Amino acid sequence: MSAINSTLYISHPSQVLSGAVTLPASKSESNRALIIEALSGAGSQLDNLSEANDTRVITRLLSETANELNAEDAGTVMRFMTAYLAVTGQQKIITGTPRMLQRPIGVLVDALRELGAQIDYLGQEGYPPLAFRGIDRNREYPATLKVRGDISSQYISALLMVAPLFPNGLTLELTGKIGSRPYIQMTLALMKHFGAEGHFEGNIIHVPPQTYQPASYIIESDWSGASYWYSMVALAKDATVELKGLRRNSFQGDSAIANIMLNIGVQTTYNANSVTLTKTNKNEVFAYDFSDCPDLAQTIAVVCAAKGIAAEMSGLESLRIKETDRIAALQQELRKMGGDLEDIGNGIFRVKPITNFAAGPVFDTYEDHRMAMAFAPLALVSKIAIQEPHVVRKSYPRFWQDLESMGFTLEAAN
Ligand SMILES: O=C(O)C1=C[C@@H](OP(=O)(O)O)[C@@H](O)[C@H](O)C1
Ligand SMILES: C=C(OP(=O)(O)O)C(=O)O
Repeated sequence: MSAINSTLYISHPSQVLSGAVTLPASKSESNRALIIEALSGAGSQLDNLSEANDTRVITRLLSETANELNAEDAGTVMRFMTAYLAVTGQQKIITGTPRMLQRPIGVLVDALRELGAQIDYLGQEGYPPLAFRGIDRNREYPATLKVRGDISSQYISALLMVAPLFPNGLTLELTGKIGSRPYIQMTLALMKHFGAEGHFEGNIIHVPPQTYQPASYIIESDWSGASYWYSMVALAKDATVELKGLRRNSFQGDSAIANIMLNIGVQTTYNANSVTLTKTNKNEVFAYDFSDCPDLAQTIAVVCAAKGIAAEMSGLESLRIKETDRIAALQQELRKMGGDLEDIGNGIFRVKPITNFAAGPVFDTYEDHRMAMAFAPLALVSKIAIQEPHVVRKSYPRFWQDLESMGFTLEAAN
């Protein structure tokens, strides 16, 4: 199986899962390690870099000689490269897919301009594509830079990684609600690993001037990718699945999936360098704030609908500006099976449980890897189809092969 622009029909004859999966490495960790390595100017030993397209793209762009760089649909690449190009004083253009040109970047550009970078918008103000025209290194910059924390943490991570290079370092004051906080902490943890320490207290982050030191680092497997396996275990008749390369003390906020899934009927056992998932009892209701782990929201919405759990989900504000408007996409696709994500006000959504599965649903994926992977586990409940299955390449290119190895039947049709 593998055809671009196809429909993938998926079923699982026994509905029993047993075996081990080697997950892809985290693209978030990989892309930070690669930017820090490039800023350090010295070769670090990075092991288990992700095969995700987002990591392939940043690897390519960091050594690209052409004037125009294409970040494709990778948010981290667009945001991290923007800070990198600005601070290294390069004269380049960065662009992306049509969707990327709708994902805001003004908060980051404003901050970099205050730091002396000359950046022009080539299209709509506040959005890519961007043109970099160098940096005024002698410019005095504010002792404290105010940065909104409620749109994307990637702006903050991007600024933090370049912060040690400034003569006085950087102090960021985060304003508004801080979303995706564990990703900021991951950035600081990796910076520290490579010899540059920052301090995060309340809403203030201070990074003194420092020099990155080369170091070796083994990228952890991707907990966001693990979440789909948790869903599959929750929906299977019986299951024992080992996920390799995951750590109990992870830098990834999406490791919260282990606790969340206790509500949905999945038990996690931590081994030396893997976790084993087995089935346990589920709760009938639960509520969770996804502000720290927005990438898990689709996984949870779909599995709860399928398991008849009326979960209350909050902290989903950032979902509308990701690879697609994920709220609208979830509502549209859940309705195909008699489910829904109901807006009950104040940013809270309730999953409407599915009572009778509509037969043979065909799910659209909106150029969003997480739509494909969040709905795929439903193949354990009924035969389903996923449109444009190649979207998984953004973070988990071997996803469909891994499903096949776990007994799923996949048939591609054009
Ligand atoms: O820094 C990162 O690696 C990421 C941060 C999050 O984005 P936001 O900060 O925009 O929520 C997350 O959704 C994305 O997949 C990866
Ligand atoms: C939102 C995501 O990625 P990014 O913002 O880096 O494109 C994601 O992987 O779910």
